[in-house]
Amino acid sequence: MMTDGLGRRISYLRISVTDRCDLRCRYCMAEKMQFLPRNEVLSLEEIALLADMFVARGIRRIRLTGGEPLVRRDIGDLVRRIGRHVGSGLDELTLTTNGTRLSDHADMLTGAGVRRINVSLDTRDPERFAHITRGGRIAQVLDGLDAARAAGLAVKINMVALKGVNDDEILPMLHWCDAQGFSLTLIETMPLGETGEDRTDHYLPLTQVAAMIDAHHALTPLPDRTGGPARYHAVDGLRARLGLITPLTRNFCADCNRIRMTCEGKIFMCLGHEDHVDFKAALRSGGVGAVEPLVDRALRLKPAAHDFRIGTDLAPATRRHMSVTGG
Ligand SMILES: Nc1nc2c(ncn2[C@@H]2O[C@H](COP(=O)(O)OP(=O)(O)OP(=O)(O)O)[C@@H](O)[C@H]2O)c(=O)[nH]1
Ligand SMILES: C[S@@+](CC[C@H](N)C(=O)[O-])C[C@H]1O[C@@H](n2cnc3c(N)ncnc32)[C@H](O)[C@@H]1O
Ligand code: SF4
Ligand code: SF4
Repeated sequence: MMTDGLGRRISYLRISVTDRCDLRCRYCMAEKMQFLPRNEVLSLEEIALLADMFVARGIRRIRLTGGEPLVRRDIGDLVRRIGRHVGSGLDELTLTTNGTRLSDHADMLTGAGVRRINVSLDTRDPERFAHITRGGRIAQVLDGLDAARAAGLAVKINMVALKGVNDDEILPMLHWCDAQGFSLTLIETMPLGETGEDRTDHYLPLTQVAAMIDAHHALTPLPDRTGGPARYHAVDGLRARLGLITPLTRNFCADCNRIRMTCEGKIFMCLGHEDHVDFKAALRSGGVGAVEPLVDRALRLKPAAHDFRIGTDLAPATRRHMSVTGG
């Protein structure tokens, strides 16, 4: 079992399997991104070995993310490999995806033991989707969602709430999710990495959004926890649950159980801090045995909380984009 310096039990590992993506969401990435050269990126076997080590150390949930996890070649091999732990070491293997390639992978995911996925969709309007993602085609995501349903995957839609961009779509999105049998999680935009845009312009506190929804459908907090940061609510008159991820208006750091591994083998102990431990050199020179002592060093680095601020002149909390650590 892993415990950090503040006594928080670490049981959830998020693995960013690639820093690449086929979209360029305006709140996440800059238009022109420089991605890692391939030799800097861990092989699937190296990622799997580190995942095995973390499961042996007490990780109970793994979420694969990115960049876009489904653009990594042979991703199916990795999902199947880590999926072997589901039901023994792991309670759950999940994935967060933009959905563009889900049609090709939904059956593979269920076959590998994945039961639920999170799909990011900030708008249902094709032109707005193309604008937010800088060129994405929404039809691919909608096809992917159909494939996920057909494969029996439970789907949660992630929507970053953005003032003046998609705030008029929040209630319609909730109704649509309800009709589709999905749940919806709203997310406050976080200041990570320069994107070429000012996030303050579009920051929308979810306290305001929850009050707006509550005026139409009373919200009742639920005790449900998934291991992630969302706080869930029952929505009067609808089956869909509503999750709220509020790093800025109500942070959830005191209960944090999460660590993150990037595709180049860096372990970040907090989404909002630069401190990390690099496993790659040790892994490549001495195998997993050489990495074990570094885990303890990493655990001591975990901060009490992030120090994200929005609406100030300060630069983003980290220069790293969300896509590097996978959210
Ligand atoms: N500040 C902060 N944000 C997080 C953390 N974990 C996830 N998020 C954010 O939550 C959003 C949704 O993340 P997902 O990948 O869908 O995962 P999740 O909602 O934690 O997953 P489940 O609750 O297991 O469904 C993303 O914008 C993440 O950046 C965290 O530890 N701290
Ligand atoms: C970085 S993406 C990686 C996985 C996949 N490409 C996707 O979009 O689902 C994971 C989640 O982070 C969210 N995200 C990205 N940048 C963000 C930011 N600056 N603030 C809040 N959430 C962000 C995305 O909307 C997505 O739901
Ligand atoms: S949010 Fe996901 S889909 Fe959008 S640019 Fe970032 S990594 Fe790509
Ligand atoms: S911001 Fe850092 S400490 Fe807070 S919940 Fe996220 S990872 Fe944990």
